[in-house]
Amino acid sequence: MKQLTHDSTILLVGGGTWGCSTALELARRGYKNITVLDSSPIPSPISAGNDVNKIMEEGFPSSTDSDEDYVWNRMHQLATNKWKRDSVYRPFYHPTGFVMAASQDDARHEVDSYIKSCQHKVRLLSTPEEFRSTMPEGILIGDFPGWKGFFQETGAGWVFARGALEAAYHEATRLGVQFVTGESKGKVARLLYDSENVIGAQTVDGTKHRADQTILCAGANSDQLFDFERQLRPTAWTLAHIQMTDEERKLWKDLPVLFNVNSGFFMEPDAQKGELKFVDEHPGYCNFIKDPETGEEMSIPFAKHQIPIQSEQKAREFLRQTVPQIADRPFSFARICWDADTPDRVFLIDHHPKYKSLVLAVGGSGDGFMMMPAVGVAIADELEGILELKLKKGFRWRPETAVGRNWRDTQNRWGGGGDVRDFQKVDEWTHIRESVAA
Ligand SMILES: Cc1cc2nc3c(=O)[nH]c(=O)nc-3n(C[C@H](O)[C@H](O)[C@H](O)COP(=O)(O)OP(=O)(O)OC[C@H]3O[C@@H](n4cnc5c(N)ncnc54)[C@H](O)[C@@H]3O)c2cc1C
Repeated sequence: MKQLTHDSTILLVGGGTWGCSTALELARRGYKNITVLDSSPIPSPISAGNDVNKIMEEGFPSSTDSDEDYVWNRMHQLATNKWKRDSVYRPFYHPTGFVMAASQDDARHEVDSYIKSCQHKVRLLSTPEEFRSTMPEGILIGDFPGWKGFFQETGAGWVFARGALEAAYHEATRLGVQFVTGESKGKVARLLYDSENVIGAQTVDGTKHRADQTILCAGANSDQLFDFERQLRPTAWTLAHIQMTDEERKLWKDLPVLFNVNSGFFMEPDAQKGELKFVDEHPGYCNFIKDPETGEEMSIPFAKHQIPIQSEQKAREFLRQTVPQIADRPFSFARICWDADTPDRVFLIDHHPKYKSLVLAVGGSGDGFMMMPAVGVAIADELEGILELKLKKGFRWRPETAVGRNWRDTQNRWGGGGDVRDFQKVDEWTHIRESVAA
């Protein structure tokens, strides 16, 4: 394998959340020959990060951290610094606070353990009045049945996700990164191999993009391009939008994130269109399909700008508990949104043990957006062989943790019916008009 230099050719498969952040970081470090392939113009409609907002929690390591806690806290520290100080990312972080709750006994311990490890002051909330008081009068008028939780006024909030993705893309382009996008020119059909290594990727149009180093960061679709030995489970969640009135948009500003681990979450309406995005909580949908040859079951991602009726009903139930005044309004947009879970929900960022010029950068596991700027640093560090030892251990290639993996494991998630759902069993979807939903 060739020595890595600033003239090395580096190929990124996937220009989503992690791809854009990594391309930017590498260009800033002086690499001159970076190409990013993506099946769509950036931001791709199937990127998990192409979304109006994502939850962001600040953090930093402490001397009492276990190795596992250190990994998470160190990444929070790197990400927090960038969201607050980096000129590309800074405009998109809104530290408006975080209200977290559970409304069923099965998940109360999740909230308790967040409180225990929280590095910021929290105010406990247990009555509907206490929950309502976290936002201006007239917003939270629901009954909050069974809700118990807390309000963290500092050290958390949300990021304007699409804005950050586009900003990283534009800055990377300005620094010389080449993005090749589209269903034919940019979509990778397969990785290219020689006798002992990965030497690039071939796109649908047949072009062979050879590279000294290849980074596979195609999100939930990465599993289609490489055998992860069951370390990745493509899993989808469901999100929808409601159009707010001009008057509501004025009132619903600078709101803390409202998150119930049993029922769902929302953040304030987006500044561009004034739509409120919300997500109903459940352990996720997979699309289980049996391989006709091996009989092996796999979850295969697909794109859809509709959500199952089952999810619509749960989302409306969540709105009825919190903001019933808008709970019956038509949806202006909805989509399924894919991420990939590792067995322990820790990222996988590592050189492959056999293919030394292949770096795998996958497994967002539901928390990969708030870490966007830190992930770019970690991937670039891994490429250069300088990733901190504890992060390297946490993010390692670890197929031994996926042997006999139960694809239906809820992986510490609650809500819905308490089980992983299967798109193959969904028979009714929403009918949001595509012209409106696009
Ligand atoms: C509903 C939902 C809500 C979430 N909320 C939060 C949150 O509040 N906070 C948080 O921190 N995280 C959140 N996440 C997780 C976070 O969004 C993801 O972990 C993160 O965006 C993953 O980034 P990625 O780069 O791995 O994948 P993506 O951003 O999905 O990027 C993958 C890219 O690969 C491209 N691609 C796919 N196949 C190919 C191919 N064959 N050839 C070329 N390109 C290809 C795609 O077009 C895409 O651009 C949420 C996820 C979901 C689904």
